[in-house]
Amino acid sequence: MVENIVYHAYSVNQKCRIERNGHRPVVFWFTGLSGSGKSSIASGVERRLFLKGMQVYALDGDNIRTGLNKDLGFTREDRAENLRRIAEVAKLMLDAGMIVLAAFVSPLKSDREMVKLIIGAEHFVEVFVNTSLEECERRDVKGLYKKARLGEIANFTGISAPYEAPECPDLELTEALDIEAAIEKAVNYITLKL
Ligand SMILES: Nc1ncnc2c1ncn2[C@@H]1O[C@H](COP(=O)(O)OS(=O)(=O)O)[C@@H](OP(=O)(O)O)[C@H]1O
Ligand SMILES: Nc1ncnc2c1ncn2[C@@H]1O[C@H](COP(=O)(O)OP(=O)(O)O)[C@@H](O)[C@H]1O
Repeated sequence: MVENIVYHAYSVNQKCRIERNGHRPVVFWFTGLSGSGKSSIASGVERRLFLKGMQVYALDGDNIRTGLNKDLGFTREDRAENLRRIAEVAKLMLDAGMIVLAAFVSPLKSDREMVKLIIGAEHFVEVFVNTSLEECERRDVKGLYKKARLGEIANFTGISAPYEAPECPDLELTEALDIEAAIEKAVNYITLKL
């Protein structure tokens, strides 16, 4: 319900924040299968940008699905609501002048389009962490693929729920790159964007 809500224009605006931070705000949205490397890469990028003095913050399942979205699971509807709320959080952080690194499976094209619409296309960069299902399953960092194959986890992305790969991502990081090379490629791209 957004009736009777009147927007208040605060005097510390985006221009002031850009001047103080020395960079534009932007959201880098990492999508890919579980175990593809989203968190590892986003974490390395965050450290590199932080050390350069930038205002940067990584959002991922650890700080979202255990807090704000702990009421949500992995049905199609719950994932859409998970990603909608995250996009709204990212938008607030963007408004606060930050570089946001969002690392979520975000498996459906329609949900990623919704996220882009909420955040605003001009502030949104889609990063596809393109690691094959075979490689993610081989890594099986959390043992979830094994459980999913045994039927112990429902709606598991890549096994019993779909992953729709981006057709035209702004940046693609393939498994041919090792972690350091992927971080380097992302940092170079981001630095050029700002
Ligand atoms: N059913 C199912 N499908 C996919 N992933 C599952 C599932 N159940 C739990 N997990 C763990 O939750 C992490 C994915 O959460 P996300 O919020 O990124 O998912 S989504 O964007 O809403 O689809 C994901 O974390 P990452 O491995 O970091 O991607 C998994 O560890
Ligand atoms: N080239 C690579 N890029 C990213 N992660 C890699 C790569 N090679 C191996 N890994 C390993 O794969 C795992 C990826 O896990 P994680 O970053 O949690 O992925 P996600 O957040 O997509 O679930 C980590 O254990 C990481 O060390």
